[in-house]
Amino acid sequence: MDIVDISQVTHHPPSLPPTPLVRIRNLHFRRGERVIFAGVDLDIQRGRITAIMGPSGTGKTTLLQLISGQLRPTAGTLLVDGQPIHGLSRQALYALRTRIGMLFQSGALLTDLTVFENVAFPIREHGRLPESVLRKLVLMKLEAVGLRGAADLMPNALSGGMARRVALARAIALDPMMILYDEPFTGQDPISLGVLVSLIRQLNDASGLTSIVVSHDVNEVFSIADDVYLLAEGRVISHGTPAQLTADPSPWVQQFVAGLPDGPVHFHYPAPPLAADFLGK
Ligand SMILES: Nc1ncnc2c1ncn2[C@@H]1O[C@H](COP(=O)(O)OP(=O)(O)OP(=O)(O)O)[C@@H](O)[C@H]1O
Repeated sequence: MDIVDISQVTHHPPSLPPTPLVRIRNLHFRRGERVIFAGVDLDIQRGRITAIMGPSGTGKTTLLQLISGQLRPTAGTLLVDGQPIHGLSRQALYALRTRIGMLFQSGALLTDLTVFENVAFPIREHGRLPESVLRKLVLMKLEAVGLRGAADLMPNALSGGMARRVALARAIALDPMMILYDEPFTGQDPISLGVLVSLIRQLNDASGLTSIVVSHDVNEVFSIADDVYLLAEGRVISHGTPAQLTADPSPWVQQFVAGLPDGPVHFHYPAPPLAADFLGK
C-alpha cells in the first residue's frame, strides 16, 4: 500500500488579504486646463461602505464617473474588480457596468411608467425573462426598500423620499456588486433621511454589496461609513474611519468635519484677481 504524505495533500497556500474592489493609484484627471485630480491613491474595500467627502467642486462626482468608466483618467491606474476599467473593450466595459448600480441625484424616475415598470426597466433592457420571474424579481427589489405595496403607483404619487427608494430598487435590480450613491440625502426630510441611511447600510450588508457614498452630510455619512476619504484640491487629504477623522487635528479635516465657514478650504472658485475683472488691470 502506498503511504500518502498527509502534509502534502492538505497543504493550503497562506491566505492573502482580500484585494480591494476598486484600486486607484496616482490618478490624474483634468478638464481642459483645470486640474481636478493630481495624484489620488484610494482603495474601496469589498463589503464596506466608503464615503467620499470634500468641498464643493472638488471632483467627487467626477471620481464616481471615472470609477464607472464614464470618464477616462488623464494618467494613473484604476482597477475595478481587478480589471483596468479604461483598457476594456466596449463589450467588457458594458458587462462590468451592469455590475455597478448607481443612484445619482439626476437619476429621476421615468414619469410615464409605474413604480413596477421603473424597476423592471433595467431588467427588461438587459435580457429576456419570463414575465412571472420578472414580476417576482421586481417585487423582491421593491420589498427590499419597503415599497412593494407601491408597485402600481405612478411616480407623481410618490413623496421625494419614496421616489429615491424606488430609484434605489432600480439601482439594485441587476444585483450589482457595487453601488455608487451621489448625494443620496439631498432634499430629504429628517424621517426619509433616517430611512435612507439605514437602507443603505441594510442593503450593503444583506446583499454583500460594496457601497461608495458621495455626500456633504457629515453626520449621516459618519453614522454609516466604514471608511472615509476626504478630498481637497486634487488630492486625498485624509483617510480613515469616521472616528479617526473626527480625531484628526489637521485644520483641513476639522474645518470640514465641523462644517466651519473659515479655514484652509477656499470659499471662492479659482478666478483671476478682482482687479483684472473689474478694473481691466
Ligand atoms: N461636464 C463638465 N465640463 C466641464 N467641467 C466640469 C464638468 N462637470 C464638472 N466640471 C467641473 O469639474 C469640477 C469637479 O466637479 P464635480 O461635480 O466632480 O465636483 P463635486 O465635488 O462633486 O462638487 P459638488 O459637491 O458641488 O457636487 C468642478 O470644478 C466642475 O466645475
